[in-house]
Amino acid sequence: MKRLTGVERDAAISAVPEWTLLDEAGGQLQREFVFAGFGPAFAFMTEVALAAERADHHPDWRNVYDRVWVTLTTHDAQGLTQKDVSLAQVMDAAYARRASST
Ligand SMILES: C[C@H](O)[C@H](O)[C@H]1CNC2=NC(N)=NC(=O)C2=N1
Repeated sequence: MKRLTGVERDAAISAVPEWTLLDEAGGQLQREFVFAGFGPAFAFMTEVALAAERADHHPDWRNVYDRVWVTLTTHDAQGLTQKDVSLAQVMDAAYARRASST
């Protein structure tokens, strides 16, 4: 898959305004998610893990209690691809479902 750059990248990430774009490593998306506690945080990670496996595209993430920090980039492309943006959208949707249900 081709690395996103320039206007193509800017257009793609406009779909995930909650995420921060870092230029390191050819482009990374980062976001911090905060939950009501460890259980909801881990439930979120479990749901996303299954989606990541289906997509064969996996996050770099860290969890401490009620927080999950996520970095998305595509190792095979040494940068940001549509796969990262798509996984970010999956995470945003999973988070929105939980945030609305708390
Ligand atoms: C062999 C396997 O398909 C590849 O390693 C996939 C798996 N998941 C992946 N996840 C991410 N974030 N980047 C990749 O390049 C990638 N490649």
